[in-house]
Amino acid sequence: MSQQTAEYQKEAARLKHTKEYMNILLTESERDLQSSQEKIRSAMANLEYIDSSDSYLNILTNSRFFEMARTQKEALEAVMNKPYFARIHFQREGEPEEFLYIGKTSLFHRDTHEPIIVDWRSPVANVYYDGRLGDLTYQVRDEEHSGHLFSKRQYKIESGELLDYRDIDLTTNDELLQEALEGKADVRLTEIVSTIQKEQNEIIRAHLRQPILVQGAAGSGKTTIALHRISYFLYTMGEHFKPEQLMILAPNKLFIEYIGDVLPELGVDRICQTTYAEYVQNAIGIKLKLQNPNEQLESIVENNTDMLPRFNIPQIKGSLLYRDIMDRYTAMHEQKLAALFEDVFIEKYRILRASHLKKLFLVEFAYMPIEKRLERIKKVIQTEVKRKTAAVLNTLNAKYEEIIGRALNGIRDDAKRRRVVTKYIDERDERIPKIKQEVKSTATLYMRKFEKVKIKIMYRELVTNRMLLSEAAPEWSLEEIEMFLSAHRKEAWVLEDLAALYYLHARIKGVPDKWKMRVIFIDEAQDYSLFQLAALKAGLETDMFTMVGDLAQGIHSYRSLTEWESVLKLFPRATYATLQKSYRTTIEIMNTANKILAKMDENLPLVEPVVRHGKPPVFIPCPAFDENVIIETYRTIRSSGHRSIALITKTTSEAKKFAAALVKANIEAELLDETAALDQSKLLIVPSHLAKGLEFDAVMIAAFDPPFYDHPVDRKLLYVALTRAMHELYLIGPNEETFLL
Ligand SMILES: Nc1ncnc2c1ncn2[C@@H]1O[C@H](COP(=O)(O)OP(=O)(O)OP(=O)(O)O)[C@@H](O)[C@H]1O
Repeated sequence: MSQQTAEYQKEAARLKHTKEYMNILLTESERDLQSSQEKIRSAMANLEYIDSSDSYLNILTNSRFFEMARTQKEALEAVMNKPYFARIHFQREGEPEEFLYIGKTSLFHRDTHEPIIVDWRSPVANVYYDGRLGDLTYQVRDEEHSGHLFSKRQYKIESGELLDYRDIDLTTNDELLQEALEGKADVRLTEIVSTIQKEQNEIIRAHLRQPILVQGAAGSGKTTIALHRISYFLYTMGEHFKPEQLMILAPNKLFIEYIGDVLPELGVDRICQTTYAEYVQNAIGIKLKLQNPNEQLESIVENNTDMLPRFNIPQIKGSLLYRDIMDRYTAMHEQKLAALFEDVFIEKYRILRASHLKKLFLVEFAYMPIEKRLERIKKVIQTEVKRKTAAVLNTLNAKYEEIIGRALNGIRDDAKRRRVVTKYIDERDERIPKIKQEVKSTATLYMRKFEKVKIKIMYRELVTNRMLLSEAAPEWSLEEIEMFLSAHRKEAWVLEDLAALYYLHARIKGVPDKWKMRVIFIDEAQDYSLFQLAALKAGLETDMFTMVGDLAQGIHSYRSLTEWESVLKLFPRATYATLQKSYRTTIEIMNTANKILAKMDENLPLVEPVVRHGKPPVFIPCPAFDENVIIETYRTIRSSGHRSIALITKTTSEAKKFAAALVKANIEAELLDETAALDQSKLLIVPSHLAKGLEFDAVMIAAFDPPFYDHPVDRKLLYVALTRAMHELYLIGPNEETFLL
């Protein structure tokens, strides 16, 4: 766009005007920040005087101002360099035409209340993502509004300067997207607010109070969308949910680091970002030394066998049958406790019947976790004791009054009368204070026999005790029970135990408030077992889950999901959506990856790459591992200007071996493990299972012995590896069959 045109000048002026206004606000918020800080300081100084309530109030009010000013300042600073990225020329029905500028946060003119920038998450901005030009409708709080969209325009603004703008329709939309995809070269995920596609937008904005499950091809933007949905969620539902109540579950720490920068850029902070294992251990307050969950995968991969035993313990532990077993075990525990209820007495007066308490425990309070029910029952007893104590004491006092009175009047003999009366008085004076003392601890003493359990011990008992196990798992044969017991003879904890531990904890103790997240986002959902999801849903008592995944990348299928139907059954309210387009890879790379996809048993449709061509994948023959071949390829890639470059291996042991050899040859290489930092100046070496979710400009896949075998796990590992590349792909191995081609 020529910078001389009148239209360009107009846009440049508009940007200048926006920035000037933002600067005024920025100066103001800086001033507010300073003044509230000073006020807090002086109020603090006054705190020592006797009546400080005014000072407290002062501090409170000013800290609120301080927070507001700070939020405003930070928001302004964050978008100063790029206040908006698009504009719509729009007319709401019955209203004048307007030009709305869309950016990452909104900005209104304080006096006129005119929008200067409209937030990308606002209802009207949906028109930008969703609407073709012309007449259209859009939703505002479930109400349909109509309007007319005249044009959409996108801006290229860098460091606060307008570089270019472009009016968009369907064809230019593709161009813009392509530019965005070509330009990207970072090892980290970035926000894509300006190029979100229609089908992605639908998922980001889908019913926020309902679960959604997305099957999306590799590179279709699942992770990106999940993060944008979080941002949209907080924007739209921020009144009802605090960020702390939202949780995103990622497959590993490396991945959390990978997504780490995007959330703040999307205006989201303080949300809980964690892994399933870490979350569960925090929520139930148990630290476990877990066996590396990838060990089993590695052994399948290295031994060229994906023959799973018929009685496959990891799979069983992830099934809803295992949940049923935990339910039965909980019920056994519940019955054991129920049998302990006895009548409650104050001295010899019965104030509560065992049957009543038992009914509270088993029926009325059944909706609560078991130990919470016991706490409530203790309260019931306390209340009842309090209520009945006076009555008991009154009855006793009256009784003594009566017998003493009878003695006084009825016994003629002076000495005898005195003796009897004194005896009754003494008895009363001893008995009544004793009761008063006793009632203070009636409830506590009564509850003493209902011991609190330790979940870890309780679970361990189940998996090692033949009798308990037979009772809780009647569907297992004797042989199966023995297999299960023998697998647990040695105390070792695996990822698959966590769902059961969490579930038991939830049913017996309840999830503590701090860990009771209300909205859950799960990436790589295909790596979860059904029980993992069911346990979370039960423990958190919510179904507000956003789950995104890809069955074609389900490399943990020996212990996790292989289809989505069961998940949809578990979440009956869920919307199901699919994403078929890949935004990451070039057509050439995707064509190769699609060949592997076509071999899979899942019958997933082939992935459609967005129209972006690149260099075809290169096969480099190499009979056995030779660092020189890798180094040479690496140097060629580097010299062509690519920034993030990875060497992906089939197994961890190979990754280690290659890394050692390359480092020895003075190559700046880094072996990625779960805790590594992604440094794109180095050659990143990563085993395929860990590469899941990540992406790189260029990828070399090296495999020698073992090659990738034509069986389910290997096909998926290879598919994952192939789909990590954005621009270039190199296959290094003895022959093409090594890569199933
Ligand atoms: N609408 C879009 N505009 C620009 N870039 C996009 C868009 N959608 C996705 N991308 C880019 O495509 C790449 C893949 O996205 P993402 O990692 O979210 O996909 P994914 O479905 O989670 O992939 P995988 O299943 O392989 O983990 C990222 O670089 C992302 O920035």
